[in-house]
Amino acid sequence: MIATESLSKRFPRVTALDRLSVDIGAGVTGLVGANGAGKSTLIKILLGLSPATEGRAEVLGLDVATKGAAIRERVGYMPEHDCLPPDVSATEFVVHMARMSGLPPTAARERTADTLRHVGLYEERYRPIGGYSTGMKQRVKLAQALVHDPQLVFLDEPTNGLDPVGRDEMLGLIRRVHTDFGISVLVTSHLLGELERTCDHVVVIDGGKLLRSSSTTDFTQTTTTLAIEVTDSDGHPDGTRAVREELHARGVDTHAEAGGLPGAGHILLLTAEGDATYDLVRDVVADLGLGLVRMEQRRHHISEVFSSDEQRKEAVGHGG
Ligand SMILES: Nc1ncnc2c1ncn2[C@@H]1O[C@H](COP(=O)(O)OP(=O)(O)OP(=O)(O)O)[C@@H](O)[C@H]1O
Repeated sequence: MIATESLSKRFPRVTALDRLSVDIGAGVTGLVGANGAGKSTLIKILLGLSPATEGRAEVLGLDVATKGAAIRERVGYMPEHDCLPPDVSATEFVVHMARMSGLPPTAARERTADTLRHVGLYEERYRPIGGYSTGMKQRVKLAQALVHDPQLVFLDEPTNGLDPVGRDEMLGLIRRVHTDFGISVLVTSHLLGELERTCDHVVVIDGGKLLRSSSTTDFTQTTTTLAIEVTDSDGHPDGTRAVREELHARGVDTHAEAGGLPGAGHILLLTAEGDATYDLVRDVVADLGLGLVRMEQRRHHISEVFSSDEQRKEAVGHGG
């Protein structure tokens, strides 16, 4: 769907993109980076709206340097900032955008009704946009990006300014843009956690450079940390402690899982060193006459990709 090769964009004082080479396939892809990482700059280059300083890029097989208009016919774009006229209704605005992208009047009206229904704005479609909440405005922006039935949409920080419920609704809508309409999505966010749930693939950029590009499942692959939880018994009223002491006596150290959740202290974490560790835990629990409630490998979170760098860590959770 998208391919860039050593793509750079230099402004007089800052290099926004630095020799970025990445391939993005069909599906829902997250583009993650702290504020200023170069996400919006990349989208503008991919739409043919801003020339690259160096390197090349293709979208749907079309060169961004020469085929910008053809790309914009096939690609929808939801910009980051508020760009909606307050005194027209969602219907008027989205019909206008549909007409701008070449749809005849009847088709424009029909597609507008369909997309406004999809984004959950059907009831309010004749009200002026000026009276809409932030979440409703974001959904109008999403509708205008979808109205001409593009093959691909670029969504720039679609969850910006939304409360947690609004974020979840928007992420659900984005997922359905792909599952219901078969439209591929490139969605940017500075919040790593939300892309973990929504995207098939995640591209991480920092300072205009590619940090990582892989499927979401690779990001969340298993770690070597083993979590175990055991029952108590009459002989061992604190089964967790008994297991901990017995494992220690056999040369394996554990620590209790920290966290405010009830029962978190009953989960022991240890480093697994192959099947031998599993066998040892099973034997210890059996020898003590306890029940094994769980024994599982922990998984990574996407946010751990950033955990080595304080500056990036700060970006997690900030508005952009
Ligand atoms: N027109 C411009 N002129 C000069 N510098 C620019 C211009 N556009 C972007 N930049 C700079 O390029 C860098 C990347 O900006 P960009 O907007 O692409 O980041 P971003 O990842 O989208 O972050 P945000 O979510 O905050 O917009 C920033 O340092 C920004 O200040």
